[in-house]
Amino acid sequence: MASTAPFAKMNGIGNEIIVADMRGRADRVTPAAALALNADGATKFDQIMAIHDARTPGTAFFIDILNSDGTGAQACGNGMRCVVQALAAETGQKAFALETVAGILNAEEHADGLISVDMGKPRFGWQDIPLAEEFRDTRMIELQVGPIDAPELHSPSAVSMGNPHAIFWVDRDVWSYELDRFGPLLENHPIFPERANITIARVTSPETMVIRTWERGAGLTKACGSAACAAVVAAARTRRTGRSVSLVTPGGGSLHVEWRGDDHVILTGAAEWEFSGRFDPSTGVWARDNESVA
Ligand SMILES: N[C@@H](CCC[C@H](N)C(=O)O)C(=O)O
Repeated sequence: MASTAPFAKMNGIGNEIIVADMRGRADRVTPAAALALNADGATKFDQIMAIHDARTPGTAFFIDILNSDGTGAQACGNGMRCVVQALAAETGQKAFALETVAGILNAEEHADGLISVDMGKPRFGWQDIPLAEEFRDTRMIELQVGPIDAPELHSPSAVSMGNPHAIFWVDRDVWSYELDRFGPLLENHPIFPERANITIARVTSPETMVIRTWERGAGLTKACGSAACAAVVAAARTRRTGRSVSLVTPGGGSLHVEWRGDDHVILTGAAEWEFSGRFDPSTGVWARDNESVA
């Protein structure tokens, strides 16, 4: 049995996150451990954010991201806020440069407790998202769900925020769509060779939007930060909104996204600590603090 590592169960406006402290050790959280933690109601999560020692000078830590199905992810905006809150509480420092497989992100905790993460620059090229076939204009790609002459959902925008996203624009209440049924089909559609996060978005004004997301590797979630960023960028690109938008997410929380003039996308929102414990990164066996790991 590997030695145990500390973790914190947290959430980013309802997005269920485990922040695992893997600093000072060479092993990784295994897919088997992720599946075991997700199978337990107390530690059920959408993403694990595993904090490792820095790999690159100028960065504080390397963050490995796992979805609840044990697969890796390149970006997780809500999880990054949880990481920043945990590190700020531990160190008193407010700003961090954190590396992921997708690159280096800067993040900071503000005086009001909200946390902003610079999610980097969006990418729109079909090979960057990636899509399986050439689309010269990814503001609207050919993809639909439902009858050919009366599709339920159609013509999504596609965006990479480091991870792949498709955003379907709807006029009705986002809760009136069977995203639990369409989500898995769309996530695994052959047009997305690396699968995709699937969002339905209803623009309610040039500064406001409501979204629901089926996350790649995690399913329906109460919030998805990178999807919020992808939705705002895609909405601004298609002239549905401006570049500074507040979003309501399924958990009832709100996020703010600004697509700055320098092309960087800034995600701002809250993060919340729930409880702490220790776990075995190879098996997922865990215990709360003050209990012993079996
Ligand atoms: N919840 C996240 C996104 C997590 C990654 C996603 N499921 C993927 O596989 O790309 C967020 O807040 O961004």
